[in-house]
Amino acid sequence: MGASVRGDRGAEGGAGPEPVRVPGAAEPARWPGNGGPRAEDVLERAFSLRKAHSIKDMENTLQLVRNIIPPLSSTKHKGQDGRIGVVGGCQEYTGAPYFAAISALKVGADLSHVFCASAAAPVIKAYSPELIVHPVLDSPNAVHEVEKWLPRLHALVVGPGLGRDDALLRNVQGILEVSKARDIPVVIDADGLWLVAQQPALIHGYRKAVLTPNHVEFSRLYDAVLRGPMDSDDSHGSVLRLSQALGNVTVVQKGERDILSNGQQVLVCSQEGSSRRCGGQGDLLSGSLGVLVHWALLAGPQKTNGSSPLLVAAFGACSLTRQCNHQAFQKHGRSTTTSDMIAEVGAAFSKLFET
Ligand SMILES: NC(=O)C1=CN([C@@H]2O[C@H](COP(=O)(O)OP(=O)(O)OC[C@H]3O[C@@H](n4cnc5c(N)ncnc54)[C@H](OP(=O)(O)O)[C@@H]3O)[C@@H](O)[C@H]2O)[C@@H](O)CC1
Ligand SMILES: Nc1ncnc2c1ncn2[C@@H]1O[C@H](COP(=O)(O)OP(=O)(O)OP(=O)(O)O)[C@@H](O)[C@H]1O
Ligand SMILES: [Mg+2]
Repeated sequence: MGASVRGDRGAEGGAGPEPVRVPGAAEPARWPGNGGPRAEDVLERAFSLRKAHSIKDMENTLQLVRNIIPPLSSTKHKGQDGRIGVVGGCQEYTGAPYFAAISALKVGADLSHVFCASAAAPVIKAYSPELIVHPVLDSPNAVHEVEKWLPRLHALVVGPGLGRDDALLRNVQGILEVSKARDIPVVIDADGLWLVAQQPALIHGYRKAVLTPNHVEFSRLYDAVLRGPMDSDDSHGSVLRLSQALGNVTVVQKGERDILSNGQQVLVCSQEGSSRRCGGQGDLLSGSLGVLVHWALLAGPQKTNGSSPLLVAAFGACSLTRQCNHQAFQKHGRSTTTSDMIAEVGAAFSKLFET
C-alpha cells in the first residue's frame, strides 16, 4: 500500500508534496531547449531523490486533502457544501451518470443534478429519489436549459454515460463553452474526453478543468493532442507532457497506479484497491472529484500548502475510489460491483480523511 508524490526539491518533505518544477506552458521560452532542463531529466532526478519517501508523501498529501474538507456545521444551509451537475446519460448508458451523481452526494455534496437525454431520465430518476434529473440534453435548447442552472452549480462532471451521438456532443460542446465563460470547474470523463480528443481547443488552458482518462482514453487524447503515440515506458512523462500540451489542464491517468499532473507537478496515487475491475469505478471517481474540486477551490492554495488545489482534489478522489474498492472487495470478493463500492464511500472517507 502506498502513494507517492514525486518532486525535485525538499526530499525531507514539509507539510505537502514538493512540486516538480519544469518549464511548461507558463515558461515556454525554457521548453524544451535553450538551457532549461528537459522534463525527463527533472523527473528522473526527482524520482531518485524521493523514492524512499512514498509513505510519508502519501500522508502529507492526504493531510492536504483533509485541509480542504469543509467542516460540518449546524449553521450552514442546504447547498453550501456543494451543488454538483453531471452532464451525461443517454438511451444506452444510465448507470454511469447515476454512479457519478450519487457518489457526489455520498462524498458530501448537498444537491446533485443530472442533465441527460430524455430517454435516460425516467430510468435515472427510478434508481434514486435523491437525484434531480433534467431530461434536456437532446433538446434543441439544451445549452440554454443547462446554462440557466449554472449560477446555482459549483462544479460540472461532463461525460459519464454521454455516448457519442453527434447532436448530443454538439450540445455538450456548447455547455462546456458557457461553463468556461462562467468560470465553473469542470471534470471531464468518458465520452466527454472523446469530445475533447476531437476538439482539444475546447479545454486548452482552462485552469479549472480536470480530465480523468482511463488507459484507452489517455492514449486517444495523447495521440490527438501530441500527434504521436505515447511512450508506454514513460507514463509520468506522458501525463506531464499531455497536461502541458493542453495548457496545464490537470490530467489524471487512471490505472494500476493513478498518475496526476498539472504540467508542473506529478503525483502518484497507489492507495491499495483490489484486482476487481467492474465497470463504473471511474464514474465513482469523477463524481467524487466534482465535489472535491469545488471544496479545494473554495479552500484555496493556503490550505493546500501552495500545491495546486485541483491536484490535491484529484489525489483525494483517486485515494477514495481505491479505498472503496478495497473495502468492498474485503466483503464481496469477486462479486464486488460499483454499487458495493458506493456503499463504502462513507466509511472509506472517514478512514482516509477523518482520522
Ligand atoms: N453502467 C454504466 O452505465 C456504465 C457506462 N459506462 C459508459 O460507457 C461509455 C463508454 O465507456 P468505456 O470506458 O467503455 O469507453 P470505450 O472507449 O468505449 O472503451 C472501449 C474499450 O476500450 C477497452 N478498454 C477500456 N478500458 C481499458 C483499460 N483500462 N485497459 C485496456 N483496455 C481498456 C475495452 O476494449 P476490449 O477489452 O473490449 O478490447 C473497452 O471495451 C461511457 O459513456 C461510459 O461512461 C462506463 O462508465 C461503465 C459503466
Ligand atoms: N489495475 C488497477 N489496479 C488498481 N486500481 C485500478 C486499476 N485500474 C484502475 N484502477 C482504479 O479504478 C478506478 C477507475 O479506473 P478505470 O481505469 O477502471 O476507469 P474507467 O475505465 O473510466 O471506469 P468506468 O468503468 O467507470 O468507465 C480508478 O480509481 C483507478 O485507480
Ligand atoms: Mg470511464
